[in-house]
Amino acid sequence: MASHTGELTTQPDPAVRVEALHRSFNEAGGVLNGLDLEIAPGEFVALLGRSGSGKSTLLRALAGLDRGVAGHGRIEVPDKVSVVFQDSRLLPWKRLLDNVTLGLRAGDAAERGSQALEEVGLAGRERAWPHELSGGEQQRASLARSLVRDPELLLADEPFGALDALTRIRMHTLLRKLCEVHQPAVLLVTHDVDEAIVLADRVIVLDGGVVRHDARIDLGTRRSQADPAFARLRAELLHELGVEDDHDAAPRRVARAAS
Ligand SMILES: Nc1ncnc2c1ncn2[C@@H]1O[C@H](COP(=O)(O)OP(=O)(O)OP(=O)(O)O)[C@@H](O)[C@H]1O
Repeated sequence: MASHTGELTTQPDPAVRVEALHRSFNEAGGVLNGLDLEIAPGEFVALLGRSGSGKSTLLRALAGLDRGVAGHGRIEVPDKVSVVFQDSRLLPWKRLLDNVTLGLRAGDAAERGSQALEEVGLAGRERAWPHELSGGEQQRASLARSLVRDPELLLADEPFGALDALTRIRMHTLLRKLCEVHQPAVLLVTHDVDEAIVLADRVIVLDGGVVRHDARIDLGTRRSQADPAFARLRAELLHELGVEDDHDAAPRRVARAAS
């Protein structure tokens, strides 16, 4: 386990441990204000919060991508961490297989890269250029690039935010399948409450620079938005985010008009 406070420790459990984390970008105040968080190995956690609440700041801190940002606190993450962003960040001058295996030094890198492409439904596209892929295909390639490293922790910052609704649903199915196979701990930043409920084992809400709400999702594997428990959880989370749920307002109006 690597510690971004400078030390290296060996601690198999939990996968992520954050203690009293502070981060600030200016004198005006902190973005993260003493945040504590643990994520178990293989646990899928969705991170919600209002715009500007510090979700990406937390994710970047866990990824070790915030050197130079003022702050203190303790972060422990596994050695193998992969990050997926909203844009695929494929290098346009490299073919798909070279993008997926970039930086992999193993002798069987090409074989593993092809296998990862197959897993995300891009079998046979090894020699394609990134610009030849659709947005959804590029995000699948980006998932293949992270999974080929067999991460113990997958950090995803709105990975499906730029995709159309149908492609998002397909990507949800794919990500769930990949997580079942590879079992990384996952921290998924999303604005989409339904996406959080569909995918995660647990949802946390960031507010005021700390975890303000922490809810386990016990809806089984087949999650339907039609399930009343799904709707209750959605309303609870939207309330935490300061938004009232009018999801079934229209049917209620119809029912009242008919009575
Ligand atoms: N590099 C930076 N320099 C200065 N301020 C920053 C920087 N990165 C983030 N901030 C500020 O920190 C706060 C939290 O930003 P962050 O991107 O973590 O929020 P977020 O919850 O991910 O927001 P969103 O949901 O809108 O993406 C914001 O007020 C933002 O302006």
